[in-house]
Amino acid sequence: MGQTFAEQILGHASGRSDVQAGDMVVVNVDLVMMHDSLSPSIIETLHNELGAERVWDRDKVAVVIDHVAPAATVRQAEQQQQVRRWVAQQGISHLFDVGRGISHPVLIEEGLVQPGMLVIGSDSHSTGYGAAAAFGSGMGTTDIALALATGQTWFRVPETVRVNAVGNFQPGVSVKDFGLWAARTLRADGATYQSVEWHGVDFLSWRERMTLATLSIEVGAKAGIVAPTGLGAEHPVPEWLRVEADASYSRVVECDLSTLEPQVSVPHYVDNVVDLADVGRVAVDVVYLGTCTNGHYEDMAAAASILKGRRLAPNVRMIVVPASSESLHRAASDGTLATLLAAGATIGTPGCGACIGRHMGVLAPDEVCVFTGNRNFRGRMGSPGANIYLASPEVAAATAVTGYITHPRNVLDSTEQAVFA
Ligand SMILES: CC(C)[C@H](C(=O)O)[C@@H](O)C(=O)O
Ligand code: SF4
Repeated sequence: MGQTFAEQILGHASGRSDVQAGDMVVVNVDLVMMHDSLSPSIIETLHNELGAERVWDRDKVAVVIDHVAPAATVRQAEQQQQVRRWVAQQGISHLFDVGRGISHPVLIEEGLVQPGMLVIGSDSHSTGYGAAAAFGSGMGTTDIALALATGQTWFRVPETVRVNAVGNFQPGVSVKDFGLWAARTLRADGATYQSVEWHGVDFLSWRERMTLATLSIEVGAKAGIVAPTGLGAEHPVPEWLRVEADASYSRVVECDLSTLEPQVSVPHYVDNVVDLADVGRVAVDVVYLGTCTNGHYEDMAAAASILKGRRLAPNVRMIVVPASSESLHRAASDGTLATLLAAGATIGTPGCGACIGRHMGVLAPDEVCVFTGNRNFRGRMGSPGANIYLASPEVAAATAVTGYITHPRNVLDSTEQAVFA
């Protein structure tokens, strides 16, 4: 019988070629990611509870300071200082410090994550490594510490939900709308402890694929793997990783991208998704473009294509936090950043920004935010009284121009305001 991507990758990592969903496997991990938010407790567990002196392989550990970067409090600054000292003491090869960006895109940019790898991270959005066709999974402090000590972890091989796309997007509609459509269709528990396989998006860059891979955890998935076709020479696909026609899936859903309308996730649950046309007139205070889901170069460029020659509506703040320094650099080099700044947006240090409400743009009670991220839970970005709507970068930019949640088409079709084009 054919295997899913999850079965192939966990089979490869366990040295058994024949694994099927439901099997228990002990696997060798290719990379362990840890970030500033959980590193202090992971280090403590590794040394004081497990009694390990050193990490098992200093070349297979990546430490990223991304969640509150730069530090916003003295306590965070001290913790980050301790993490840096620990990295030096352990001789760990890969430290990505303040400003380099969010761990998920950064480790792919650095070439550390490649198709077919098994990567675990101290972060639920570690499913994002599936953008490069790796099995990425988030784990808690103890599991990460155990993997650091031994280089191994264990899984029950997950079943797989297959999401197929056919066709291509209409103008103003993009991969975020597809991802939100999947959350709407599968619901928040629709893939609990399963792997989601995404097919039919070969025309997307790996950064665009990360939108789907990171949203996979929002339907409960253990991993979210985008089919590796079309990844390009930087991401060679091992010959054993392939789409097997007779693989067995727990569910298959299909989306016709050519008829997809912009999707919006309304407060306070990610799977509370409606067509933009059904949102009504929602006035917005803050437009926030960033995160591992939609803070990449492509996302800034998509927003810039709508903001070009236009200005933010009065009383709207637009905060852009690039997902990585590489995305920021590209946006700075080709005029994307200049367009965003000319429109009135401001730019933050690459990293997680206000995504978890710790710094760089937290929301006040009653504020309404259109957010390109992946979670709109009550209190996620600051005050529990704020309302967060998840949408694409295109919808975010169109909203920034009009001041209320807007279909990108309505701004693109109008010459109003586009006087400096
Ligand atoms: C802080 C971190 C552990 C958390 C996660 O696990 O995902 C964060 O990245 C998030 O997006 O909520
Ligand atoms: S950008 Fe947001 S969702 Fe992504 S890892 Fe950071 S806090 Fe988590």
